[in-house]
Amino acid sequence: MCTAVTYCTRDFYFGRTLDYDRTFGEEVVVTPRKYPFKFRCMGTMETHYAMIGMAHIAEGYPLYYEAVNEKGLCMAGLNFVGNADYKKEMLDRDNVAQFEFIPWILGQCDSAAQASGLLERINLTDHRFYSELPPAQLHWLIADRHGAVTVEAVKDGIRVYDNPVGVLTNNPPFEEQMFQLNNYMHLSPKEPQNHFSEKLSLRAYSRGMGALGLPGDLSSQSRFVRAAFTKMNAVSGDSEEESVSQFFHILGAVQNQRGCCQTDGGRYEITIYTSCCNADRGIYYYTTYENHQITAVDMFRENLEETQLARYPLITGEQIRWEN
Ligand SMILES: C[C@H](CCC(=O)NCCS(=O)(=O)O)[C@H]1CC[C@H]2[C@@H]3[C@H](O)C[C@@H]4C[C@H](O)CC[C@]4(C)[C@H]3C[C@H](O)[C@]12C
Repeated sequence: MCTAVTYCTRDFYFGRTLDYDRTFGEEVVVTPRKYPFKFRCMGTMETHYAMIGMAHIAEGYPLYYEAVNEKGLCMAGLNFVGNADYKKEMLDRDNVAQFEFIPWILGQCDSAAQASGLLERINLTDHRFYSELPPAQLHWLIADRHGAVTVEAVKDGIRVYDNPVGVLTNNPPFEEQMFQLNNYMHLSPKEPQNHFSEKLSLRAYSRGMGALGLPGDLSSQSRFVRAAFTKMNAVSGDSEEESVSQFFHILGAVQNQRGCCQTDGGRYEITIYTSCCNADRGIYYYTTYENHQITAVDMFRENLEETQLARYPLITGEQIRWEN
């Protein structure tokens, strides 16, 4: 399970939880403007916008899970197993392999609106990065401070949905996830009133009862509703520290604790990492399952006119500050 959210205070923030039962060996990667992105069908992008995000590097190529570019455009891929459908190459289309999608969009678009334009002629192909690496079955959240869209490549073709809530999880398809919010429109951060019956003297005996019924389990649909409720009602100051702190609290609502979600072979799905990008300042913050201290990498501290990737291995051990 994974959850991606957007959050806007003075700056625009974007991030995700990456929930899985194993890692692919990811690290924080800055791709500078002159790193040559070689596409399977679209030639080589010799210069492009710089980007920072989480990626697995294979044969020197950054396979991004999520990233933000220097213009503040953000994009994340989340599991969409059983629904994602990639095609063979098509004539008159921009044929982009699933693993090239993030560089393709972030390399050349400065806004979600511009990305939507490119999506009109895209075909996501089923090329493998190498033969033992099948394409990840994903759908994507693309966002900037003005709005967000969800992109789903399904049997019928590419679907692009306006995403007014700025949240994405996994299955079912996005339209169904959104529809489910109708079932929760009575939830509120305020104390509830008795609408049940005037003949009964019901009372709110605890704080937080306005959101009674908010689903608490780890299923994708439940995390969607919980992340949406938390994000839409989140209040924070607008300084960098207050915003980043609040962002991690929003994603704190959908963390996966080891032991609560068992997968095949007796393994457990956990929140391997949680990320938060300040899209305006090109800063990538993260925590890991065992490292609650926020670690940061600033894209603009790198030489972005370079051709080489800058790589930052994750700091994964718990950092405890002793007070005595
Ligand atoms: C497993 C990750 C998604 C996590 C997620 O959504 N979990 C939900 C679990 S569930 O369905 O709800 O059960 C996805 C997100 C990005 C994916 C990676 C990126 O797409 C980059 C490459 C793409 C290659 O084709 C496959 C390896 C890979 C390195 C992918 C491995 C894996 O599929 C990742 C890491």
